Amino acid sequence: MVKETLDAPYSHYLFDAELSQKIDRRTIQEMEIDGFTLMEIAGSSAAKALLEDEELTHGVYLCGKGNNAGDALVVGRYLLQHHVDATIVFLSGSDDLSADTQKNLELLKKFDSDDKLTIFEEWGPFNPPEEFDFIIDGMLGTGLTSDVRGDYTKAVEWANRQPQPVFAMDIPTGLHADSGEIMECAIEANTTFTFGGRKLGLYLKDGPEKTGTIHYCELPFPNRFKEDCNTYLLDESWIQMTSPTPGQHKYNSGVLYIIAGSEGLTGAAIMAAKSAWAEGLGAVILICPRGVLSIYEQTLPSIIKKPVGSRNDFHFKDEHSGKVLEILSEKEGALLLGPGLGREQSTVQFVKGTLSQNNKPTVIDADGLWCLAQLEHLPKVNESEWILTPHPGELNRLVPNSELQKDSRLQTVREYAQTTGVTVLAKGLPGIIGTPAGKCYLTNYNTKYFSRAGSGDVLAGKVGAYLAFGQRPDTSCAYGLLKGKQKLEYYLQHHQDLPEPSDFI
Ligand SMILES: NC(=O)C1=CN([C@@H]2O[C@H](COP(=O)(O)OP(=O)(O)OC[C@H]3O[C@@H](n4cnc5c(N)ncnc54)[C@H](OP(=O)(O)O)[C@@H]3O)[C@@H](O)[C@H]2O)[C@@H](O)CC1
Ligand SMILES: Nc1ncnc2c1ncn2[C@@H]1O[C@H](COP(=O)(O)OP(=O)(O)O)[C@@H](O)[C@H]1O
Ligand SMILES: [K+]
Repeated sequence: MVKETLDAPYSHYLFDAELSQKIDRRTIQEMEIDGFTLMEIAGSSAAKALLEDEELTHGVYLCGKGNNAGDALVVGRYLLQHHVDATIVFLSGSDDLSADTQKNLELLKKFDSDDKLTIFEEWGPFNPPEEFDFIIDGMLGTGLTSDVRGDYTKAVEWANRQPQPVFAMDIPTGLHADSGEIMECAIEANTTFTFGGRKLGLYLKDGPEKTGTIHYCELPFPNRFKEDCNTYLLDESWIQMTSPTPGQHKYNSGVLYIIAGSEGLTGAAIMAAKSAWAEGLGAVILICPRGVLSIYEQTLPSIIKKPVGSRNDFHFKDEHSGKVLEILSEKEGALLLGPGLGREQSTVQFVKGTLSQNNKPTVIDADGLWCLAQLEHLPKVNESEWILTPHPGELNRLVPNSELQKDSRLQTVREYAQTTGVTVLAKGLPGIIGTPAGKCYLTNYNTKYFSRAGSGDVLAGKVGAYLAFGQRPDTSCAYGLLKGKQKLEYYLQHHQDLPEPSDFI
């Protein structure tokens, strides 16, 4: 299998407001492409997409006073040329518009030769046209700095009550471009046209529920200005998942060791082992306490089992470390540790003892993470590559610094991965991969389908499998997530009911 790197295309870079504004500014100053031209390209590409997809006759344009309104006015001008009438409301009047927006208002008026344009200077007197078929949200974009206030709130609430589709310029008004937080209230868009770079807030927290379909419109920003970006959107449009090629022998076709399971929790080990095996590995070797071996003998015929301890051992204990390390040293490969290990004190010591002498690329999940959280330091051999796969509760337990926890999950993941030198796959909505180099990758689909117990074990098995094939930690995480997404989509296409975790194997 070829080792892949996670190099996102520029279309999948995620910008916060500051970076967006910085790139705008540099393009204007250093490239001498003025703001008016950028606005023209932004608005005209949104208008072109609207004209291609929709039959439109009359739009209501809700406009603030900044450049976001300018984008809306450019759309209005192009649509006017295609006989689409416009009713425009300026929520802060039109006396104090930004320079480029002002210029676009004058231009729009000049294009209106047959009185198809109606303008309201404030919300109070606004009277919606008897018939209109869409709303354009040009109230607030990356310039939103505080809770939505005054008439903007009324306009947002009105728009959200209308049955007509709402098309948002850059970001739905009220959604914070950095955090995806709703600032008091927010537009519920059917489509969001995002300009020059996708805004982070579209994909975080409340973002996915407010944006509708996201349409990225390119602006002439030089690629080198985008290099400060360190957050990217993961999707299959740019990640080619290479299929494994069978090796000469089972032990050079990828070997994954799994340390998992204890009495009452053998299901987690079974799910993880089956999931890893389904990826086509040469061998999956499940190391288990001897007391639970008989369960695996019956359920996992394709998996090699290596029991440790006595028949009376139903969970891993401190004294099992030596034997386990001996087994791990037999073959090259990767390790998955954690699903269903249980939380006995002796298991915590076992985890510490085993990991502190293990050099294999390793995925640590579930109870393995619980054990790590009991220890003062990560028992990690310096050069070894680790992936931790915490859900939000496990992430909070792992990050003892309460200041960090209060920050956004994205920031927590980034800082934790950077300071500890491990790759983090933080589960939740969105799923976030954080790398030791400080890069983060966000999922772009509804991860709620994976919330039933067991899908975490399936995911850990897949990530472990790709690590065992020799992929880099970040790529292994991306493949594991997207493999689950592929399985989910297939399931939803062929069934009416909700999938079970085993459907993702
Ligand atoms: N060349 C470029 O830069 C390009 C930019 N482009 C576009 O410009 C957008 C950014 O434009 P922008 O910076 O003018 O900010 P924008 O979002 O229109 O709003 C700022 C105004 O809102 C006000 N305001 C703030 N918070 C508020 C609140 N809570 N409630 C009410 N009002 C509030 C604030 O008023 P203030 O509080 O300062 O008096 C200020 O006047 C960007 O998203 C993209 O669409 C594209 O055309 C590509 C080229
Ligand atoms: N393919 C996937 N893509 C995105 N997220 C996933 C995927 N598979 C699992 N998840 C995430 O993993 C979570 C389940 O893991 P977890 O909470 O540890 O449960 P368990 O270990 O009981 O299965 C889901 O809520 C979801 O956030
Ligand atoms: K907007």
